[in-house]
Amino acid sequence: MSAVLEMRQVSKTYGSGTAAVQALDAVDLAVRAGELVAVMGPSGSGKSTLLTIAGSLEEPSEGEVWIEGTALSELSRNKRARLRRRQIGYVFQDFNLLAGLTAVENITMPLELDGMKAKQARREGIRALEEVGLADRAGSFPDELSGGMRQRVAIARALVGDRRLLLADEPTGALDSDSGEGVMRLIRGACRNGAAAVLVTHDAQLAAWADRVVFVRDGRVIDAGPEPEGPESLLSSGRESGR
Ligand SMILES: Nc1ncnc2c1ncn2[C@@H]1O[C@H](COP(=O)(O)OP(=O)(O)OP(=O)(O)O)[C@@H](O)[C@H]1O
Repeated sequence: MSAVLEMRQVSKTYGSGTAAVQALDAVDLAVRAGELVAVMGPSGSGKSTLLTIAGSLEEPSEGEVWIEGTALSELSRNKRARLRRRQIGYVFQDFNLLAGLTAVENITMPLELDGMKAKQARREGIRALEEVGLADRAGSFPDELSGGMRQRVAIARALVGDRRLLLADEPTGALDSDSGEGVMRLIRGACRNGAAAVLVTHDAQLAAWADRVVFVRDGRVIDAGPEPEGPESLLSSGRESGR
């Protein structure tokens, strides 16, 4: 299976009986290495649900999700948590940086949780900050950084350790358009380095950065855009050495 993310016949129902809400209805989606897919649709159509299920933050009611060929339903809770930490990077609108930790500590915490030695984690953290142009702010706390900088730290955290799948939910929501463009450039750069990315957005200008736009309505994918060409064309732009 060449897709980094594959969702097949994924449905999600919240609640039960008369209160049941079907947030997703038999969604199929595959995203390959190097590909950036934008997900658009009206409010309440299921975009965020799709993203949280893709990221194994929630379980589908039906259907299956594979990350790099591994079926999530076959993993224990612990193995799923490890896969989340190692393979998936999340960038959400509200940054989710921990206020009591510096920029670099925010980035290294998941690595250390995963057993990496503090020194190596710091090296990786600084490298991730270099990639987003913030190495000189490694020791700053979130409230000492601008909104755009905080979002760049969140992206560095999402990319550290060579994550394979990047999931972004309105990642530029609170930013001015220059900072927003910068964030998109970073996400695009991650794809050039071989990551697969899914971006939920209401903004057609941001969606224009994507290789493919998937439209969701009432929990269904109504237009998945043209399938990309063979994997060779995607991989030819693939992972640069040394990353
Ligand atoms: N935890 C939950 N419990 C109950 N219903 C939920 C839950 N999460 C989402 N829903 C419902 O599922 C549907 C899809 O929600 P979702 O947040 O995925 O839509 P969305 O397209 O991301 O919306 P928006 O663009 O407004 O963020 C909505 O009807 C929502 O009210």
